[in-house]
Order: sequence, then structure tokens, then C-alpha cells
Amino acid sequence: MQPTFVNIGERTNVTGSAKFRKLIKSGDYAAAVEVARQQVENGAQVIDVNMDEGMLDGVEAMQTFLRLIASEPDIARVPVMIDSSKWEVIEAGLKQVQGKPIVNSISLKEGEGPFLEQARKCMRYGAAVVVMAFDEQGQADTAERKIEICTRSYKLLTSIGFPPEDIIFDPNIFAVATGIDEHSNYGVDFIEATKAIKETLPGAKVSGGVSNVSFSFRGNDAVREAMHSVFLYHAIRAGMDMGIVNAGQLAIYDDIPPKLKDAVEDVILNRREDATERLLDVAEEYRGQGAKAREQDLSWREQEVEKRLEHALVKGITEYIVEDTEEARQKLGRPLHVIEGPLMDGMNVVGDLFGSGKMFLPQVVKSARVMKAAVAYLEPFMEEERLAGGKAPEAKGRVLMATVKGDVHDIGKNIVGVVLQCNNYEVIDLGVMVPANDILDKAEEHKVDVIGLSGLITPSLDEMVGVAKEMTRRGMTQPLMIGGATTSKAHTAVKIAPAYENGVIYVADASRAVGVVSDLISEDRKADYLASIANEYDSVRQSFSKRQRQDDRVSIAEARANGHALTDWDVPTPKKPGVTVLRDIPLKELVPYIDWTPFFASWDLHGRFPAILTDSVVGEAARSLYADAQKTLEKLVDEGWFTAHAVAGLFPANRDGDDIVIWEDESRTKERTRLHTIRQQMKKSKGANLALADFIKSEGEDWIGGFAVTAGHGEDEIVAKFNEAGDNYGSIMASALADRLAEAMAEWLHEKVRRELWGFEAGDPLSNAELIAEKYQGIRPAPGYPAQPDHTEKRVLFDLLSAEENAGITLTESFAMQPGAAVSGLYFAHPDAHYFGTGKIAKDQVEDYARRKGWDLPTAERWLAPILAYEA
Ligand SMILES: C[S@@+](CC[C@H](N)C(=O)[O-])C[C@H]1O[C@@H](n2cnc3c(N)ncnc32)[C@H](O)[C@@H]1O
Repeated sequence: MQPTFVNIGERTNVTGSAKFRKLIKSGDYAAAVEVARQQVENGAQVIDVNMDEGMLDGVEAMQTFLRLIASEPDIARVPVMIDSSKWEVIEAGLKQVQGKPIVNSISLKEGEGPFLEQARKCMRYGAAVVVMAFDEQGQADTAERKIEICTRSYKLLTSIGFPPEDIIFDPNIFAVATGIDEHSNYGVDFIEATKAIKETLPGAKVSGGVSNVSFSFRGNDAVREAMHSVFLYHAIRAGMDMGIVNAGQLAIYDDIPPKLKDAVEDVILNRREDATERLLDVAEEYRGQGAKAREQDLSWREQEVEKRLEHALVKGITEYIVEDTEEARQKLGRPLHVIEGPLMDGMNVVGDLFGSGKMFLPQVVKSARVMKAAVAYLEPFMEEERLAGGKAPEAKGRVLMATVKGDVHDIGKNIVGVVLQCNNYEVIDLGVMVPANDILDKAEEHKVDVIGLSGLITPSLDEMVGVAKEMTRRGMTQPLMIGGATTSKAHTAVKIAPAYENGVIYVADASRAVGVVSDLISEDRKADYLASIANEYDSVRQSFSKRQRQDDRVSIAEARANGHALTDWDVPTPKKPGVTVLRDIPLKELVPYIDWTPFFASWDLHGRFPAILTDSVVGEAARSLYADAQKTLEKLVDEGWFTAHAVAGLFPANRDGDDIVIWEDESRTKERTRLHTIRQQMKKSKGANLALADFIKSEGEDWIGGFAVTAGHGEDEIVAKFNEAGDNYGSIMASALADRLAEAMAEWLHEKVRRELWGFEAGDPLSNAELIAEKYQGIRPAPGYPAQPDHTEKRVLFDLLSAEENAGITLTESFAMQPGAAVSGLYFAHPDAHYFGTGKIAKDQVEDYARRKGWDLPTAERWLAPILAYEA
């Protein structure tokens, strides 16, 4: 089982959150958007938006709010669940959402006619739907009724062609232990219904509001947390796919004290008549308690050597590994017996804990380090045996991994590699910037079972399509896995899968890789698995083409006419115009500017720093990772592992249509070069169709800045050193910290620019938290990001800054920066300037942009592929 449970955020619900209700009622949408952002930062993978409140104009509130969050890239990356009991509110919402929406909910409450009519409308918008187990007779409470209603709904929906994987059943979670006998089986009813739905209604998903189950224990958090965790443990095993869960209200299943867990399990599973009374008794002992920190003890050293090895692997302790491995070797006689015996057993425990969501990636990578140390110790003994004709340990399968041509380092790919190795797959990692032919030659030479491609920036998507085509041409048969920051299921389904017919699978994050590879390698499951993926991608393609047809864009002329009109502000003349080069910046100066939240995300731990350190689910993993990071950081600063260079420039500029002209000098007569920007073309009832050029004046004095920074010189050498020593945990840590230092340097330099070089900021410097929250005036948008998705604009910027020469940063053919730990962007100082996303653009703008860039249309369509609103 894989930890694929999807967490739905519920704080943007006026019926559930008093704070959100207040913000919406008072019209403070900016603060309401922050609530959404926080939820996403805290790990919500879908956000539920509900505006059902008597005093509100639900339609207006839903539209306004969804429109606002659609232009916030860090919120818009998660799907929105439009939650309302009023159909007109849902429809208003559907019109606003840009990605795939989820409608919450429809049901048979009013009969089949209205149900199907609403379902058809949802289908037209390519929306998934939550279907409540509710019919003409009322809400289903028993397993039987839940199954009956869901089955009937499923048959009706599929009869009109509704894609089964877009159906999400909510079979109603009700409170247990209420003191009313009829309620005692509610937990079991839900779990049984879930199981039946997953077994008999293929493709359908199951969701529910988890906190309902513990409603009768309001005020006793320890018991509520335990109830949620026990309920989820069983419901997820029965097949529950997603749910509304407050991550802060969840205990770690294995950490629940046995007495409490037993009593809770009795209640949830309705195992005994007096379950409620017993839980009430036990509950008193836990009132006012949270999860307790585990105490450090060494009693595990007293156990048998097999158990000690397992403990060391699970806990990632390398301290005693050599002595324990040697003891096991003497005990078991042969090195292979140690590997295939206790070490493999221990790694299986790690795999199971990870698979069931009880261990997290950084811990698994640490386990791998222990495993490697043990194997490294045994290696000479095995070599001796090999010389004497003994057999080598066998891997479950062989996976080739590579980051495609033009793209640079990818921590995610390295983590996937380590996790696969931990699960006894052999991994051949070809590294970064690997041309298609090299990847496929090696795959053929080593007879690999699966090929995994990774990419960080959008031009790599094209490169991946090229690899798929070449696999077809060569008549290859191995399945192809796709992953990395810019990849997506939609792109994989629409663009890559059609180019290769032997299986193309999108892998969303490292935690899913093991499950995918094991399905792809299993002789029994492979065919079924590939067929189900093919099916799923087929419907992704269909809803994608539907959405494209709906995509209504305004013409570029209309969009331009609705551009942003700048408010009056005298742009100050920079104190130090031109280019400033800062080399060998002491790393120590950058450390206070580090934003730690993305550091945890790079290890697949989602949540905001510092709250993540005390999170009830991932807190323990986060604390230990953070402690290790601090240690490494101290060392790398002391020993100067990385060299940091920065270059910033400030140039006289004016807007010319959607271009920004950079002048040779302040006389503003001779054009030096120009930046090109892209304008939003979505239909808007309020607000401007923005382009970055709007934040620069057409006439009079104005300025634009640019920067490029890197902390990545030296990283490759350090990473190689760690890897040679078998310490992937160390190498991934070093890369992650180099990335953090580069981002910190971008923050540090931006402050320096605002306060010194451009000099429009005065007063007390902002705190790190304020910097991270972007409380300063102006922005630093980066080419390749939502406000300017065209990576090729980095070339103009780099020429202005002589970034190669001044900071030692080069661009690959796909415009990825090298070293990878680098950041670049433009500076806009105007108080009106803010981030936005261009959204998809129409052909008239692509033609116009091609002309401005001196490209032909196919070239423009290739570079802008991710934002085209039409099939090129
Ligand atoms: C990727 S985060 C990095 C900052 C974060 N504190 C960190 O340390 O990782 C924010 C940066 O991304 C870029 N960015 C975010 N949203 C953008 C947008 N809509 N358009 C262009 N650039 C954007 C800007 O350069 C912004 O400073």
C-alpha cells in the first residue's frame, strides 16, 4: 500500500471556519486568500471552498474568491473543490476554475432527473464530482444503504458517459460513541461501504469528513486525535482515497498509547457492547495531553543481532552498523546470508512503514545509508566468495534514471533512486543533461526493466516526448516513468503517452515510485496496471480536449486595451545604476536569509516552518531532518564547501507595447535591447489583463533591474564525495542546502538592491519572516515562472548582466541555469507590481510574440507549449 491518501483542506469554508466567515463577510479577500495559501503550505492537496452562509451573496463570493486564488500560482497548483448546496453557486464556481475542478456535491436527493442534469453540466466542465450517499429517502446510514445508493449513482453516471475516475463517493462519516446504540456501527458501516465501493465500482474514489467521527469527544484532543488516526488507518486500508482531515488533529498510529488505542479501536470497529463506556473511562486519563516525545534509550542494544540490525535500519543509526554486521556474518556464516536475511528483512520493515505512511522520505534515505554501510562492509567478503565461484545477491529489477538533455540537478530524482535501491531494485543513474540516445543506448546495453526520466524546467517536457518517440522508433518495450518539478499527469497523458505505446507513467512524487516500479516489474500485475493507466490517461486526454474547446480567451488587442494602468509614483533614480558584481560572498551572511519551508518540501515533508517541527504527523521526521541540516550547514559554512557569486544590474527602461525597452543610457534615445512579456488573455469581469510590461512606464523616467546569483560552485564535487562514501543522505542534504543558500542569496541581494543600489527602501530592515512573506515593495519575477513562462528570456537578462563572466552561471540549450543552485530574475520597483500567472494564451498573441522575438510560429509554439490555449 502506498501513502497516496489525499488531504483536503477545509479552512476556506464559511460554515466550518469562523475566521474565514468573518473575512469573507467583511470583504477582506486579501486575508481570505492568505487562509488558502496557508492551507496549501500546510500540506492540503485540494482545497474545499464553501460560501454557503445566509448573509452572503454566495455566487458573488465564490466567483470573487476563486478568481483571486486562480492568479496565485502557489495556491492554484492544487485543485479546488467547489462546495455548495446551491447549484447556482457551484456553476458560478465552475466558470472561474482554471485547472480541474471538483464539485462538492451532487446526490439523488431530488431524484434522478436533477442528478443527471447536474452531472452532465459537471462533465461539460471536465469536473470531478463528490456524490453524497443521499437519495429520495434521505441520507444513508447503514453499509447496505450506502452501497445501494452509491451503486445506483454509479450506474446512472456511467450510463451517461461520466468518467468513473471522476466520481468521488462520500458515504457519510457520522459520529460514534454518542451514547445512542444505533450510532455504534457507524464507523464500521463507512469502512464496509468503502470496501464494497472500491471492489465493485471500478475507478470510483471514496472521500469523507473525518472529524465528524469523534464529535462526541469535543474538548478532549488526545482522544479525538487518536480516533481520527485509528479511523483513517482502517478506512484507508479499506480503500478510502481522500478526506477532509485537519493534519494538526491527527496522532501517529503507532504512537497512540496501547490502552487508548485499544479502547478507541473497540469503538471505531464496534467490537464490544461496552466500548463507549470504556473509552469514556480511559478518555479522562488523556484529557489535556498531546502526543508525547519518544524517549531516547539504548535498550535495543540488548536484543538479538537480527533485531538490532532492523532497529538500526528503521531508525537510520549508523553508529553500530559495522560491529553488528560483522556479528551477523559470523553468526550466519556467509555475507550473502546477512544481506538476504536480516538486512533485507529490515529494509522490508522500512518499506512497509513507508508504504503505510508511518515513515517519511528523509528517514528512508537515512535507512538506505545504513544499508549501504552494511553492504560496503560485506563487499570484500563477497568478493572473496565470488572469486571462489559464489553467487551475488539478486535485485528485484533494474531501473535506469536520467535527467534529460538541457536540464540540471534534480533532488527528486536522486531521492527516487535511493528509495528504489532501498527496496532492492538496482538503479543505474546516468545523472543530468543526458541526451536521448545515451539514455536509450544504456537502457539496451544494461537490459533495464524500466526507464525513469526527470525534468525540472518546461523545455524538458519536449525533450521527454523526443525520448518516447525514439523508443518507439527503436522498437523498445520497457515502460517509461516520468517525473520532476514541471511534469504532470495531464502533460504525460496528452503529449508523451501517445508517442510510445508500451507504457508511459507519471510519478507524482518519490513516495509513489516504489509502488509504480513494483507494478511494472510484476509479471502478474504489469498488464492490468498498464491497462488501467492507459484507461485513466485516455479520460485525462478527453477532459483535456473538452476543456480546450471551452477555453474562451479574449483577443490580444482586447487584452491590451484592458491592461493595468499604473498609479502615479515617481520612480527613484538608482543610487548605483549599471551592473554590480559581488563575488565570494561569505556563506555565513546568507544563512539568516534561509527560508526553511521549501527545504522540508524537497524531502517530501509538507508543512510550514517552524510549525512543521511540532506537527503531529511529520514532526518527528522534520525535527530530526532539521537537526541534521543545521549540523551540515555549520560544517559547510566553516569549511566553505560552496562559492557564492552574485550580479545585479539596474537599467533605464520604458514600456513599448508588451515589450520593455532597455536604453543604452539615461538620454533614452538608443535602444540597447528589449525584454518581451506575455499578457493574460482570460476573460475578466473585474481587474486587468496583466503583463509584466504594465509595471513599467511608457514615458518619462523608469528603471528595471535584473539579477543572477549562485551558491552552486563546488556542489558537484561535494556531492560526488558523499556518493563515493555511499552516503546519499549526505549528498542530497548538500544539494538541498546549496539550493537554499541560492534562494537566500536572492533574498539578500534583493534587500541590498532596494536599500542600497536602487535605494528606495529605508527604515528598519524587514525580519526574515517578513521577507519570506514578501512584505517589501516591488517584485523579482523569474523567467520560466507564471508571470513570464518563456525561459528563453533568461538569455536577454544574462546578456545584460554578463552573468556567465560575472557570476559563472551558464545557460543550457533549454535555458536551465548551471550550476543548478542558481536563481535569476528581474526587479520591478513600482508599488503596483505583483505576481500573477499569464494563464493560457491564444494564437493571436503567440503570432505577435513570435514576431517580436524574431521567431517563426513553430518555434514560438515550442517554447510556449505549456501555455498554449490551443492544439499547435
Ligand atoms: C520560488 S519562490 C522562492 C522563495 C522562497 N522563499 C524560497 O526560498 O524558496 C519565490 C520566487 O519565485 C518567483 N515567482 C513566484 N511567483 C511568480 C510569478 N507568478 N511570476 C514570476 N515569478 C514568480 C519570484 O522570483 C519569487 O521571488
